[in-house]
Amino acid sequence: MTDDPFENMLAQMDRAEEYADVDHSIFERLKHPERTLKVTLPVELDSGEVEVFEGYRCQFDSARGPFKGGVRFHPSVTQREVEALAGWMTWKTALVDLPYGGAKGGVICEPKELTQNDLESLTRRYTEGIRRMIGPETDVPAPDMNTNPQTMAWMMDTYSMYEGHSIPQVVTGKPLEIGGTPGRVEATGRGVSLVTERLFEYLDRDLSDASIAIQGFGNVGSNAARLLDESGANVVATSDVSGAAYDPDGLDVAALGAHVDAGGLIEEYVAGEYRGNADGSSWDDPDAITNAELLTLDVDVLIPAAVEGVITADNVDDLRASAIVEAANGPTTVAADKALTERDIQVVPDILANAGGVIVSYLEWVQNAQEFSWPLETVNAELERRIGDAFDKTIEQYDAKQLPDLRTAAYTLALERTAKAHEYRGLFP
Ligand SMILES: NC(=O)C1=CN([C@@H]2O[C@H](COP(=O)(O)OP(=O)(O)OC[C@H]3O[C@@H](n4cnc5c(N)ncnc54)[C@H](OP(=O)(O)O)[C@@H]3O)[C@@H](O)[C@H]2O)C=CC1
Ligand SMILES: O=C(O)CCC(=O)C(=O)O
Repeated sequence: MTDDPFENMLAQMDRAEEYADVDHSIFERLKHPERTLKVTLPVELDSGEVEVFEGYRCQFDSARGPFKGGVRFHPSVTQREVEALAGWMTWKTALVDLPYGGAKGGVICEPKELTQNDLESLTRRYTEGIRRMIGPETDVPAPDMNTNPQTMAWMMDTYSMYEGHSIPQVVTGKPLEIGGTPGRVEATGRGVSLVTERLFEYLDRDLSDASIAIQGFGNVGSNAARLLDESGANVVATSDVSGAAYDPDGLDVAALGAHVDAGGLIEEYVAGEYRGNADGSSWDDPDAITNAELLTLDVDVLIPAAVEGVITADNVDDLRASAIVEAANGPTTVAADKALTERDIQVVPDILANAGGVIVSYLEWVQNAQEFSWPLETVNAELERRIGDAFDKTIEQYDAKQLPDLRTAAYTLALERTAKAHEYRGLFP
């Protein structure tokens, strides 16, 4: 089996094809991105050196509406990865029934080695590079790994400078002060938490007291951890690149959040080098484990919330979680997926589990178009309604068609909706 995320995305589509009511020629069309732009980004760094970065924006499919999807800054970004992520965005927006297509952007860089000025220069260069592709009605970027509201503010400002007036709607995930919506920062984690609650209801299991391991404690992982902790579940492990913290009695999620917000690493936290309060003491005393060990913990729910391709043929037999909720995009390879299906381990697929982010991005975009702002309660209620509806429709499809797993159910819905849009619009204009 392959490590290539794009091949993995295609294999996920292939698994769903036999159950999807989609004409084969349209299905074949859906395997190809509309376009990918590669940009060269020379940036003068604070150090005085000029470094030449490489970036991409892939627009995968626009049959259902403007392209939509985040921008990732990471050393392991590749064109194939960006294209896979753009494909997943297409299936995600279709599954949760947003009037969008799918896109994704990425820049190959190590943000930890860049200053704030470097990041601003790189973001502005990247935005300039892709600015003919993006726009409020054509392609609307948003945050993903290592990008955040500040990144979106620089993108919006750069785009607006070229257009000659402010265009907040060109990106979502902006700071509140320039047209962001309340609730977007935590939206993906909130969606993960809501979907986990729904899964437990469906399985007739009690989430309070369930043990949860979360790989990744960034935007998505930390917010999912906080909200699941608040709903009574027991978050027993989490990680960053430096390693994982494990406490079978439950981690102090708030303390861990304060430590990471203050710039601390998980390996420092487990070593007692606590940054979250003035006296430097740690609030709990977890064990240090590796990221690989976290994935195989005996827990009720495993939530991968970092990178793709972490649950593979090599470790799937060692997994002991009874359910998996995919907060990350593409964390499970198809080979592992088949093994999980055979073992009856329920997997809530990424295109459903992490759709809270793009749902609230859509709500931000709509507010910008209306030049009106909604309170947090309205945004959260609409998020819950939309992701809950997508969850219910996925379960209905899974039960009604006796499908092998939830991913196949989600893909058949998404592929059928996208194919229908192609049919109505005409495949061969
Ligand atoms: N942000 C969003 O709204 C959305 C994000 N997603 C997906 O969720 C996932 C996480 O995104 P997000 O939280 O925004 O990203 P962040 O950059 O905020 O956080 C990523 C987290 O994963 C950790 N991490 C990175 N690489 C590895 C690795 N190889 N092994 C273990 N941990 C690792 C990071 O550690 P460290 O800090 O040490 O680097 C960090 O804790 C991605 O797959 C993303 O595509 C999906 C939908 C929307
Ligand atoms: O909020 C968005 O528009 C997209 C977020 C994203 O990149 C994702 O869902 O993977």
